Amino acid sequence: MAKDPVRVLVTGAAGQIGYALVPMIARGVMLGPDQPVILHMLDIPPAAESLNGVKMELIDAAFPLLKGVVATTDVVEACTGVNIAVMVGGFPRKEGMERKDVMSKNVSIYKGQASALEKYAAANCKVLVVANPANTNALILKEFAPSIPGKNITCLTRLDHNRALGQIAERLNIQVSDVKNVIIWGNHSSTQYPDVNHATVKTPAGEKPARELVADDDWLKGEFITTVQQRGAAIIKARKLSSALSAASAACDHIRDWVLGTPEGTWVSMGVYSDGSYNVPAGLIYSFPVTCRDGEWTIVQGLPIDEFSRKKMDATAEELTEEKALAYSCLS
Ligand SMILES: NC(=O)C1=CN([C@@H]2O[C@H](COP(=O)(O)OP(=O)(O)OC[C@H]3O[C@@H](n4cnc5c(N)ncnc54)[C@H](O)[C@@H]3O)[C@@H](O)[C@H]2O)C=CC1
Ligand SMILES: O=C([O-])CC(=O)C(=O)O
Repeated sequence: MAKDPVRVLVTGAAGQIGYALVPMIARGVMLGPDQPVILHMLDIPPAAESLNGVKMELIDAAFPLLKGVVATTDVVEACTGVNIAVMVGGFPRKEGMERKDVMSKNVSIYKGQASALEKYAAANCKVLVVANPANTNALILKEFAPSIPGKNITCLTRLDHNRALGQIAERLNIQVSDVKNVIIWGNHSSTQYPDVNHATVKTPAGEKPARELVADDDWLKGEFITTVQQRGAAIIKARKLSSALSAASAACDHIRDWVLGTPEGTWVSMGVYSDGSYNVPAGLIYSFPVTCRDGEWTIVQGLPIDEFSRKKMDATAEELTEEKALAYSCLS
């Protein structure tokens, strides 16, 4: 029997990530090849004409899974009945800026849209915040939408996770699909901690620790970490625009694994509210290793944390605590 369509909201849909993301959703990349979707696309009035152009192209692409398109500048219409909300709307940083430099413009958007989601989205709507500063926008959304279960509000660090997989694969000259279980801890910012201590690589002789195969601790503790931390800035420098296709792809990975589950033996990184696991201050939206099953994420427990990792995990938590205070000062 055909499945009922799932309503997926993309805010900022006329922007560059939106333009890469909506065709992926309509093709089944996010929710699977047998899951019909209805796309809800929100943008602001100055982008209305462009948003309508995206709608025209979606019609022209004749996607078999796409059962409807709502393109609107009305936040209530956009949020009504949505099962999944991918929050991309906001302003991207430009060369030379840190992601928190767009804080004052973006957090107020998230405060406002929290209420609309709370009132009009489907019960149990899953929310993914992509717009920067992603963790803090998600935190604000969570705090101003108290009736949405905290577990349903997440932010995107899967792009960083995928970047870390990509760097290991490039270094070892192997397929990225043979690398797994890197971790991004903390903030989607330059203080994030990409951790390979538990990552493994599939080899003809079985799974081996990535650290052992790379066999270069200086690189793993130095250039590897800074490359992943700074990758967003490197893309902006090269493209004069921030990452879009990789961000859209990572957003699909995040939702797909959350809804359909992570493969056995594999974890992924998601920005989720901290319950105090790994001594991360409770209540922050912090990136952890998670497994997903039956539409729920669970933080992977019990991983040994060495002193090097501890310091980096604490530093990024501290930045998130500061960002939270800054966000509230922007809102007042
Ligand atoms: N978490 C992550 O891994 C990543 C996050 N980002 C962030 O994603 C966001 C979007 O990036 P791009 O698509 O490149 O930017 P963009 O500027 O191309 O598109 C953003 C869109 O949001 C719209 N918008 C602004 N205010 C809005 C509101 N109140 N409601 C609905 N829409 C609104 C704009 O009109 C624009 O169409 C930025 O904040 C960027 O920094 C980008 C890459 C990766
Ligand atoms: O770096 C930026 O501003 C855009 C972004 O979040 C990323 O590419 O990771």
